[in-house]
Formats: sequence, C-alpha cells, structure tokens
Amino acid sequence: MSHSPSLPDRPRLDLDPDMSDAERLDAMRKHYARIVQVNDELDERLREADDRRDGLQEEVDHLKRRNEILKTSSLYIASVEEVTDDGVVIKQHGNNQEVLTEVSPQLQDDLEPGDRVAINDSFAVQRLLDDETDARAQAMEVDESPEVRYEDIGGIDEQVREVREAVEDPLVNPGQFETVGVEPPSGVLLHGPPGTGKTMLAKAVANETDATFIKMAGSELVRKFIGEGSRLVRDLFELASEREPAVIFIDEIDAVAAKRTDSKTSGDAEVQRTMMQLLSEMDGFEDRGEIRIIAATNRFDMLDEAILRPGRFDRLIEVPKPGVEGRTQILRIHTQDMNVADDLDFEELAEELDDYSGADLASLTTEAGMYAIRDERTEVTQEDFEQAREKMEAAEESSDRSARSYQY
Ligand SMILES: Nc1ncnc2c1ncn2[C@@H]1O[C@H](COP(=O)(O)OP(=O)(O)OP(=O)(O)O)[C@@H](O)[C@H]1O
Repeated sequence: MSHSPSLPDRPRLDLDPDMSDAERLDAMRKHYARIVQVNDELDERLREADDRRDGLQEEVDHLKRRNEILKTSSLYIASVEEVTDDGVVIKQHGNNQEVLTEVSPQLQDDLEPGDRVAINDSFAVQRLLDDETDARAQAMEVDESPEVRYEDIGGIDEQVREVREAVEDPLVNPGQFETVGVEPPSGVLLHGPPGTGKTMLAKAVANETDATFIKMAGSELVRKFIGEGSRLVRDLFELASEREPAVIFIDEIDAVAAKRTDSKTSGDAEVQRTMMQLLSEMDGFEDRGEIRIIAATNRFDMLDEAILRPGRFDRLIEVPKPGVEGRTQILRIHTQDMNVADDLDFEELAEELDDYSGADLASLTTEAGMYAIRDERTEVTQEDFEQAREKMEAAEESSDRSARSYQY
C-alpha cells in the first residue's frame, strides 16, 4: 500500500528587526505567496482524501452486501477434528472431506475438537453450532428413503401383513378408514427378541409408502442425552410433521417407558418426564395426518401399561425368532448375492440352527463367506457354514461365561 506524503509544513514568517521596510514588505509578500501555495496544496490533498474516502465507502458497501449474501446463503455442516496454530482441521458431513481452514482468532478460541460448525462453500467456518442443533441431529436418525423392502424380510410374513395393515394402509388409503368409520391404530408396538427384524419392518413400511424414516433410540435418550429427553421427544414429533409422510420409529422404548419403580432417584424423574412427553405427544396427535408411529422393545414385560392404552400403542405385534422354515427363507435372502455351491442344502442347515435370530443368521452367512475367502475359493460351501456355526457357538459360549463371571 502506498503511503501518502506528509502534509506541508505551516509557512513561517521570519522578520529581522534590522530589515528595511522594503525588505519587510518583500518578506511578507513571499510569505503570503507561500501561504497561498500551501493552501492550494492542502486543497488538492483534501480532494484526494475525499476521493479515497468515496472509494473506500464503495468497498465497504460492497463488502456489506457480500456479507449479507454469505449470511443468508446455505451453509454446510462440518465437525472440528483438530485445532492447530495453522488453522482448524474440519471434516464436512456427508462427504467426509477433510479440510484445513482458517478461522477468525476470536472464533478459534471457542472451537474444540468434536464441535459442530457451519461452513460456507469456501470451507470458512462461519459459526459454531449450539448443542441444541447438535443433540437433535445426533439423537435422531433420519432416512429419506430407507432401502429395505418387504422381500428382504424372511420368516415373519404374518407380522409383515399386520404391520402393513396397521401402518401402510392408513397412510396410503386414509379414505377407506373414514368410509368404514374405523380409527386406524395410533401406534404399533413390535415386541420380541433382539435381531428379529423389527427395525427392518419399520424401514420397509417407510420405504414402501415413500415416507421419511425417523428413528430415535430410547436407550440413548436416557444414557446420552440426560436432561434433554423430553425436549428431544417434542423435537421428534415436530420433525415428523415437517417431513410428512413420515414413519417415527422409537427403538428400545422400554428405556423411557418402564414400569414405575419405587426408587426416587433424579434419573428416574428425568425418564418419567420423557415418558410423559411421549404420552402427551401421542395424545395430542389426534389429527395425525401422514405420520405413523412404530415402537420396538425386547422387554415387553417391563413396559408401563400407560403407554399401551387406546390411542397410544394400541396395536401389539409380536416378532418372534424364526422357525425352521423362516430360517431357511432368511438364509436364502442373505445368500442372494453370494456365490453358493449348488449342493448347499438350506433346509438341512436351517434344521441345525435352532434359536438363531435373523441377525444371527446374517452374521453366520458373512462368516461362512469369510471361510471361503480365506481358502481363496470363489464358492461358499455347506462346510463353510458348518465351520461358521461352530465358531459362532464357541464365541457365544465364551461370552456367556464372561457375562456370568462379570455378574457374580
Ligand atoms: N426376519 C429377518 N429377515 C432377514 N434378515 C433379518 C431378519 N431379522 C433380522 N435380520 C438381519 O439382522 C439385522 C438386524 O435386524 P433388525 O435391526 O431389524 O432387528 P431388530 O429386531 O430391530 O433388533 P433389535 O431389537 O436388536 O433392535 C438386519 O439388518 C438383517 O440383516
């Protein structure tokens, strides 16, 4: 940047007492001429300064406008990975791109790894997002179009039919319920052992009805978001109405809706508040529009009856572990994209897999595939499945043992 030369000195009039009048007059004339000259110079500088001020003002206006645009245009979400002297390493959500970016010193002091920030398209951090946005995003899994289809679910055809009737029909054909004069069920509760396909069922209905799938896990509400449970439940229903048609899926609902116990710990009071919020959301949901609610639990026996009253979770569907036929079907589904030996006998395999859940069968299939890969074969054989089964059962036994030793 060029620096402007300093201002001209103020002219001084030096009069010597010994000067003649003529000399004095001459000195004063020169002085006068000098003053006029300095005055002109200053005038010129003033004009220059005015011009520069106008130029700068224009720049200010331009920056102000750009700032406005930046403030109003969309920002992206990223997480802070590392705060260094050279800037901040952020990871953009969605594409996981890692970028080293500069941050204003005053914002840099506020940033810590793990924080969520809003960035613009040049990756400059615009602001730190508050916890509220954070918890809401973390506590809910939102899937605009889950990929699960009914055909992917094996061995629970009757349950699929019931869920479709209770959730899909009212979404797709609400008029039919009105004409017949029946209220569709308010909420559907899926109960049964872990890994039997409850989440899959909820996702499949959302997929087949083109609804947004929004999941919240009860256990996380009480473990991770202490003190925020009831607000998050309110947010959950709010989000669903913004995104309808939507399927709300509350997994492990027992964590927030267990029978009242005698203990009066503050933790319990908090859980209680969360459950009350859930009940009031469901009760106030008369005109539910295109939102359906599905909950799941492995601990049906623990549930508070309040949540099972009419108008709340009033359709109960048990999702059991599959029988031998179901297991055969699930094995077939999970080996669909696998290169299996022609002589592999799924029925015979399924016979031996008593007590396996759908999730166990999915892991067994992957494990069997791993044996083939380890042996550098391209085909998965019955023997691979046998070995996988032995491995899984041995692992289960040892985890049972460690669970026991942990307990006592
Ligand atoms: N009936 C089924 N048919 C096909 N695959 C299944 C079935 N049940 C479970 N699986 C497999 O197990 C995985 C886990 O199932 P899912 O999450 O639906 O079980 P869940 O009943 O919701 O379990 P949890 O109670 O532990 O939440 C699925 O992604 C799928 O690979």
